[in-house]
Amino acid sequence: MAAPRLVLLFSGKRKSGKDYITERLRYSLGGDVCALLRLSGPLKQQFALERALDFQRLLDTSDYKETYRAEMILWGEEKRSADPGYFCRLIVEGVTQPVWIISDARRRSDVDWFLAAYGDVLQNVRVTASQETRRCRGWVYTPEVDDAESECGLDTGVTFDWIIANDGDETSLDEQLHRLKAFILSRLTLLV
Ligand SMILES: Nc1ncnc2c1ncn2[C@@H]1O[C@H](COP(=O)(O)OP(=O)(O)OP(=O)(O)O)[C@@H](O)[C@H]1O
Ligand SMILES: C[C@@](O)(CCOP(=O)(O)O)CC(=O)O
Repeated sequence: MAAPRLVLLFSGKRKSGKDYITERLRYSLGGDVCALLRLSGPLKQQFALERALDFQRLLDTSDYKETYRAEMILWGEEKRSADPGYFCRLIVEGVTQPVWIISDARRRSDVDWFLAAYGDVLQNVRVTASQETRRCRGWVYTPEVDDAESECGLDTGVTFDWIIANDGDETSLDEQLHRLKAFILSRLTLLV
């Protein structure tokens, strides 16, 4: 497996826009340069298989996914408590692009695993949005989800290299993504 030149580990609350922003970045960098990886991908796949659910519908921004979120969190936590790096190892298997974007770190164990494995090339990126903005995107406060580690595990104790404010100001978002992309390209150029 080729070692990545840069690993961007994204986190953020529900409906802050992690998928939206990481997809934009991947599109802008191109699929040859950038791999977009989701910790929740293998989790949802295995959960869907065990419960005979629709995997594709667990992937999008749907009420279907939200119906099963609390159960998926518990299911994933069982796997992680047996092996904290379980989903991390699965998603990086066989990836060949030089830039990796992980769209959904949620727990200290996710950050610690990537720090231990790729600390020299790791950038921690936090996506933020106000509760009002998140509500407009469909967020509804849900006990046992929004007060659980899945949502709050990285609220404190992590130093973020980048904070992307995604509150609906397109010009500001463009500028922030432009700066992040320039940094990514500078890292690639430096290491050629
Ligand atoms: N800057 C933006 N402009 C327009 N739409 C946006 C923007 N940011 C997010 N959205 C939209 O808001 C919704 C939620 O965003 P997204 O799915 O990226 O959030 P998320 O943080 O990945 O959420 P979850 O953790 O619930 O999966 C999506 O429909 C997305 O297209
Ligand atoms: C079950 C879980 O992976 C769902 C994540 O879904 P999404 O990233 O919000 O699409 C959250 C978690 O692992 O705690």
